[in-house]
Amino acid sequence: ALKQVQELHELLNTYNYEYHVLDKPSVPDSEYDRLMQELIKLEEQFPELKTPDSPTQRVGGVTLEAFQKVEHRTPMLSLGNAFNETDLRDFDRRVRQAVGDDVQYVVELKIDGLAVSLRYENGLFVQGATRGDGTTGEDITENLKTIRSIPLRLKRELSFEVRGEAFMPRKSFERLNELRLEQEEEPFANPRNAAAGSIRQLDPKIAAKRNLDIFVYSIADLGGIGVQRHSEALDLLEELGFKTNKERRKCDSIEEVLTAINEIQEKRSTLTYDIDGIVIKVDSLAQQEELGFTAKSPRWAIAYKFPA
Ligand SMILES: COc1nc2nc(N)nc(N)c2nc1C
Repeated sequence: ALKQVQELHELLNTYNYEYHVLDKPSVPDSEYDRLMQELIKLEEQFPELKTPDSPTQRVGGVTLEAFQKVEHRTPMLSLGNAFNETDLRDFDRRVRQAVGDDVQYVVELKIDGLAVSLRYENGLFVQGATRGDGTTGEDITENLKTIRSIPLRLKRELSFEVRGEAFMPRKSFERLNELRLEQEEEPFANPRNAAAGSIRQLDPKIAAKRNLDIFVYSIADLGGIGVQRHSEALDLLEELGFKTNKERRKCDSIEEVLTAINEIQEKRSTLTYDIDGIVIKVDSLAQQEELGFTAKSPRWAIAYKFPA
């Protein structure tokens, strides 16, 4: 039975990954559901084979009284803002003054959701938290487990913290508000509020119905992992089964950053989720180290905010 359970984990995790991360399912939902039912039956027969990372454990049981507090091992920072080309050129000048002219940037979408932290121990997802005040957040592990694009177990037994933006796709937001209006409930003002309200539900069964998603954007403590560049860390996260945002670009100058920003603004209305800006980061981790942080933000990154 253990062998059957392990094979079912393997299959269900792969099919889940293809559907929710790659958006390219290789089997029909009916096949996925059949295998899930098989695993549920086996776990009922052999309870000792039911593990926290089992695909059957994504939607937790209990409704919480309140959220526990979580101290972030690495503070969750905020980003300095840029509102126009001059601010961006000033950022670039400060960076080059500190680390020299041989600088590459990574340009990423700033998803309009809420920042969360996912902690993994030996490859197992063990705890998830909101940003809170940057030092202390709320334990929303059970709700994050309901987000299908979050792997419950990694392909490698790594222990680290991953940061990302939880969000609600626009279509899900519109569907949810239709439902709420039908039930004479207050509709959410925007997908960001809907995501925040959903991820902080005390009942994971409600969170599970809200079709939340996530894009991960950094590994908090890169210590033991031998990558030299932020772009490599994102590639590693992809290899490990996480969902990263495909719209990222590498730029060799602020001119290329400005071009990338224009291209992204052009396609903004075609995205299936809301963004509220663009994040520009120095790609070299050694240069990030040299630049360091202000009291609350990295000197090696900036958020270009779209006019509201
Ligand atoms: C390095 O710190 C950050 N990086 C980020 N990257 C993206 N793409 N989006 C964010 N919202 C974000 N936020 C922070 C604090």
